Amino acid sequence: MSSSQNVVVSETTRSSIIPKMNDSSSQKLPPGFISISKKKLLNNIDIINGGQRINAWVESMRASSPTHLKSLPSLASQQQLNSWIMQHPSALEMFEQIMEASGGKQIVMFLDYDGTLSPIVDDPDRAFMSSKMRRTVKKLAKCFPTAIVTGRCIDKVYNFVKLAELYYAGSHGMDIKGPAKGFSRHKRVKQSLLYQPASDYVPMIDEVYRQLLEKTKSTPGVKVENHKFCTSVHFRCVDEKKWSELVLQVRSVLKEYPTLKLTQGRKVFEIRPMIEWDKGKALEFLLESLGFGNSNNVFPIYIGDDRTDEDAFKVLRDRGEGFGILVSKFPKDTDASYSLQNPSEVMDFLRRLVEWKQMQPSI
Ligand SMILES: O=P(O)(O)OC[C@H]1O[C@H](O[C@H]2O[C@H](CO)[C@@H](O)[C@H](O)[C@H]2O)[C@H](O)[C@@H](O)[C@@H]1O
Repeated sequence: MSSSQNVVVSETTRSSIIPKMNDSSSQKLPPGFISISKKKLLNNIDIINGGQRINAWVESMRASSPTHLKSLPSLASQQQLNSWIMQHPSALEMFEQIMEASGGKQIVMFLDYDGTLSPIVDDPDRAFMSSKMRRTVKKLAKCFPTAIVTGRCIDKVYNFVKLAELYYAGSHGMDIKGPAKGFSRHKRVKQSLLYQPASDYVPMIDEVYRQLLEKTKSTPGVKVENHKFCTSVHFRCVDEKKWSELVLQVRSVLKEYPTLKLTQGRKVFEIRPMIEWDKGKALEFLLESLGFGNSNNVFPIYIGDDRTDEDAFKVLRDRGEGFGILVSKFPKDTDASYSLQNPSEVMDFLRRLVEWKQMQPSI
């Protein structure tokens, strides 16, 4: 196995496999590639060399799920939790202040799916959202433009959510669709809203998906998902003793695909095209499509639980508009401003938003 083909960016800087840059650094990158200077690389990377740094990978995999934070007493200490909550207060407790901050601007809602609208479960095919949550999101969409922003492909997430009136940004924002015909309440958006910035990658992703299936089939508990524009390798049900083997299997497939990057979610590897597009870009695209590209009369609220949601939190922080809410029971490094503990608290927050909207005088 070639070990010099790829470098792995440490998880704190979003783990990603990127093509090795020559010393001259004049390697021509295909359109859409992220250009990263060698200096920046050297500052951030963990070079996997002949499997030497596999342990670092396994550590990162271990930390990729909140359940494991229980076994890290220093991180999860009550003191740290208290100080984190001071910095990221509960969005429920701060509800009145949040609404006051919205100052009559148009609220636009962005909701991640797994871990936000549905609880995290072992089997990704059984991550159902409750009927109560569905009813709440339906009411929410009557009050505000509402989008689901997810790592899953649109078809899969739609099968869970089943609400035609929503915007959907699937495959980490690489597949964007507006509400189904007849459901759009926002005149400024074309009904046929559709954006797929990584459509050229679909055949490659399918190929990689098949290879990953084949390569990992000897690892019990692994699950590989095809999301059309990206693919996922789940290790939640893989014995920890097999994790290093799994890293090598995934790497051995990806070394042939330098135009793909690898990121980690909650007990999952996400393999995505190396284009400058993520949930944050999808959020910006949707705001623009809704007519708020150059307007400051908008108050976007993004709720998510995963590392991939950080791109969207950061966009909101940088724009100075609206804010992010991180769904987590544990302290995490985040660009979100507020927190909620679990999907049940998310539902309470959404319900309060609906009640608040219904109490506003209609103009
Ligand atoms: O962006 P999201 O909507 O949060 O999707 C991210 C990934 O979610 C799913 O995996 C996660 O949820 C599963 C079901 O609870 C859980 O088993 C898994 O460990 C989590 O990582 C989905 O299956 C992935 O494909 C998404 O990329």
